[in-house]
Amino acid sequence: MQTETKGTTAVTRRADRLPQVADLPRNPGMELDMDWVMRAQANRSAIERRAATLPGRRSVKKEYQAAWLLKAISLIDLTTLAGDDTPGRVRRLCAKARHPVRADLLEAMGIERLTTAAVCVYHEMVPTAVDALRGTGIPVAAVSTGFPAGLSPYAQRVAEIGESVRAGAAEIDIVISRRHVLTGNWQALYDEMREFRAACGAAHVKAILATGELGMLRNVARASLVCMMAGADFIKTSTGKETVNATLPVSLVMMRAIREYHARTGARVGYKPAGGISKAKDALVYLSLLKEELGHRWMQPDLFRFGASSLLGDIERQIEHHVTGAYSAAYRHPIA
Ligand SMILES: O=C[C@H](O)COP(=O)(O)O
Repeated sequence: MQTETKGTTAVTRRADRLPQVADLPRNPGMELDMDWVMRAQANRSAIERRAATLPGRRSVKKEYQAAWLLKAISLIDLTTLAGDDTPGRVRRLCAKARHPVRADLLEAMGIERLTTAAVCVYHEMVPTAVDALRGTGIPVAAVSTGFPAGLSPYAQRVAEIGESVRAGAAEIDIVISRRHVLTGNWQALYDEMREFRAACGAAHVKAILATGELGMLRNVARASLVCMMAGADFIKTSTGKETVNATLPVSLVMMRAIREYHARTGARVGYKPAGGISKAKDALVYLSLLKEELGHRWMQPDLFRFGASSLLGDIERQIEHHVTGAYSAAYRHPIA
């Protein structure tokens, strides 16, 4: 007998019709507004106090958690970014992106189709991923511009974007030059981002700020604004290679910058926390924060992604627990 875990229909049954990045109108950007940039502040203690309220409270009712976890899967950029990546590993990753949850679990929850939002790889692995995902509608994202440090020759960084787009990447995750932020050279950051965006052509561009290397939350707020002004379609916390990657305080600052940018320009920019997010319960906390700060519209793959290499495994374990374990009885939804 087929059953449904509470809330799954509304959240994920339409997974194949969820808005994708390709549907998102490009962020046109704007002139660099230095007054706006310099006004951006972030009160660390207030931000940290607010962020600290999240993990302690139950952000999602237990009966809806399975649905939220399925939602989280539909928002993952399933990632492998390791020096020992091989075509075989990338093909296995793509197979997982196509079928992220065991068929019997999906069936038990009444879900027809579920995939991750995208697969994220290094340039060399783009053709393999494109081939493995052909016909699925799952886009390939390539990390670019001398990932992760962003310190290779400038012309080479720009050229790398074009190479990845030609190889079939529909999304490009660029890394910014941290030194432009650390030296307050906002014009240089704006110009760099503008050129990276132009090199992406029709591909959507995510700007990785590497927030763990930016020193102050105020720098995170300012760098977020400058990248959005220069046309970033997404802003992303980290490469996953910094000592400190995605955190809740940084996420709060970046989400509020996105909200402010939307209020002022009407353009919706996406948000991608990345690096070190590996537990299902962390994913729920991030989604709650997203809903509270940016609202339901942002809880779709065209405006939110988790950059994660190992989150999916834990989510799958939790879903299995929900479907086959004690919780299913609590829903009074017998599992056949
Ligand atoms: O962009 C994605 C990150 O590199 C993934 O980081 P992670 O391996 O810590 O999940």
